[in-house]
Amino acid sequence: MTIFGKLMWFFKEHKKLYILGLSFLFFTEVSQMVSPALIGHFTDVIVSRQMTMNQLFFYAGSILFFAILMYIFRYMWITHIFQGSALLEKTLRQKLFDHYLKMDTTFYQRKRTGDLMAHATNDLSAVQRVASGGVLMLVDSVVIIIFTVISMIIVVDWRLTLIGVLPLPLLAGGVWYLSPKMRRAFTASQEAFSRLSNKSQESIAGIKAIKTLGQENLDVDAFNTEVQKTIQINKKVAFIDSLFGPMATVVMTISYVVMITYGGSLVLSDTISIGQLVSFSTYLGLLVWPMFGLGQLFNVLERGNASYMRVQEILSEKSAIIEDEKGYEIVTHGDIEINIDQFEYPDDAANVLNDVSLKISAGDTLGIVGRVGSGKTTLVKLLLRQFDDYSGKITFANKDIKAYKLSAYRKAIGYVAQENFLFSTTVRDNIRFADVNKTQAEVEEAAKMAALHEDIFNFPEGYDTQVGEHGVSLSGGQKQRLAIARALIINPEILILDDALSAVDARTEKQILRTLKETRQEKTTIIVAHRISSVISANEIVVFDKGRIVERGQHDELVAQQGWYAHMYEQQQVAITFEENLSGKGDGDVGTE
Ligand SMILES: Nc1ncnc2c1ncn2[C@@H]1O[C@H](COP(=O)(O)OP(=O)(O)OP(=O)(O)O)[C@@H](O)[C@H]1O
Repeated sequence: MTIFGKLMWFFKEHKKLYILGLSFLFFTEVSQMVSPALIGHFTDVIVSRQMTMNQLFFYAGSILFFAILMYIFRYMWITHIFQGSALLEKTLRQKLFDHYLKMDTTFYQRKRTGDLMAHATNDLSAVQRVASGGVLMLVDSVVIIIFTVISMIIVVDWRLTLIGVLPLPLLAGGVWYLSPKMRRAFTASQEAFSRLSNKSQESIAGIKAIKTLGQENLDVDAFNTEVQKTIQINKKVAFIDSLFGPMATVVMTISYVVMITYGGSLVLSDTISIGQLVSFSTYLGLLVWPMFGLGQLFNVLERGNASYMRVQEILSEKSAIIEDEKGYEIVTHGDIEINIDQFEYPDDAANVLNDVSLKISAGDTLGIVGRVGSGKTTLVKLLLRQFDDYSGKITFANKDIKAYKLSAYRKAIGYVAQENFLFSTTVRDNIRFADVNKTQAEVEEAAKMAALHEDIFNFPEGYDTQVGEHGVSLSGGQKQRLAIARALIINPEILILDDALSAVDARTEKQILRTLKETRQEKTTIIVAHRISSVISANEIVVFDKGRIVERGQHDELVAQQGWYAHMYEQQQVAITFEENLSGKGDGDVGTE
């Protein structure tokens, strides 16, 4: 199916706009056809040397009048087409953006950011060009050709017309030959652009690592290699692209040669007048743009088609997380029960979680500890519904978490990771990101709970300080506390801190944990940590090893078990005592409160 066929749903949706546009095109062409005929008559009258002043003004006035009329109609036709293409771009852009937001984590693991950006920029522009320039070139060219050829036959001579337009199929043949080459070159160019975007994106994101490891020169070399490859590929695109224009010129020149020789002989044999030959020449001139148009058209269509296919491919991908449209809208207060028999990541067949059974009563705090890579974060991801494909069941307030509407369920959770993304806006708006209606007092309250208020006070513009990519640099601990404030401000039913205190010092950690205990007595809190001090006062602590719970109980019970937990606790105590002796402070005490 051609790209126009693929976009038919859109043209049908906006048929009024296009019908109106086509009507303007019809009137444009009618007005355009009159002038060459008038010029022909005018020439004949001049040649006969019987021109009166009145006739002169009549011809000049009429030609001017039809030219103005044609410009008005053409303006209306073009604005309608461009309005349509802007609508198409908007529709596709919204669809793609909505789709990106709906997709699950594995989608973003599989796709490169540069590719996703290229779909949203280059590809959408190429499709938009089909609905603007493409439609314009096709309809305009075809209609002009039909109107011009008919006018040539009526006003001049059918034989001259037939011979004059005979070279034109040569153009179609040339375009047919070049188009597949153009498509292949353009696809390669898009891929090269994606690779270049990915390289730039990775270098910018990893600039600190590149600098600290002294790899600037190597990275510049790698970038230059990509640039060179992209230039080579784009040169090929430009080479094929530039063949289209001259080809149209050559074909038109052949038509003019035919017109001069055959048309001249018709004038000499008195079959047509000089005026008619002049009209014919003007009509032939009108065919130059449609020939160029058609030459360019295939090019635009090829690009548009390749881009549309790529966008459709992305849009057709289904998220592994399916929103239950009829799911529960309100998340109530209740216990969490986790019974996972088995879970493995979609792209990795090794089992990550096995036989994980847990019950967290409403208002309790669960601590999760364990070796690196033992499955702690994976369990959190299942709770957050980033993956739905596990055997077993997780319930919240006695309902399967998959039975809630995703948006409602996620609103009930405040999640803070070890590394958190800050948006390029003020501290205030970052804290109230989940609910922009929160007041300054509420923002401050959340910041105080996260032990961040004093830090913000010392920022250059307090809560108005810009953070994120274009703002001040926050320390790792400040970022973590800002993310904690962002989660606390919505007072979530479930708060999950996933190694979210790793960058704050022991005294601040203690302060935050105390506040959480005081303010979240009715709400559930899950703390994943490497530091035992973070989970010490939890109602239950579980120890993960190779995706299984290997120890569970309260702090004292676990210490008494003399297993991995007790061993870690001892080690961390020794480290803290050592640090205290070095600094002469007593902040690091991790004793139970
Ligand atoms: N998206 C993923 N796809 C495939 N495998 C993954 C993915 N995320 C994690 N894993 C693997 O799952 C296992 C458990 O990882 P997980 O992040 O849950 O560990 P963790 O206990 O939270 O570790 P850490 O303490 O380092 O945060 C690891 O072997 C990890 O390599």
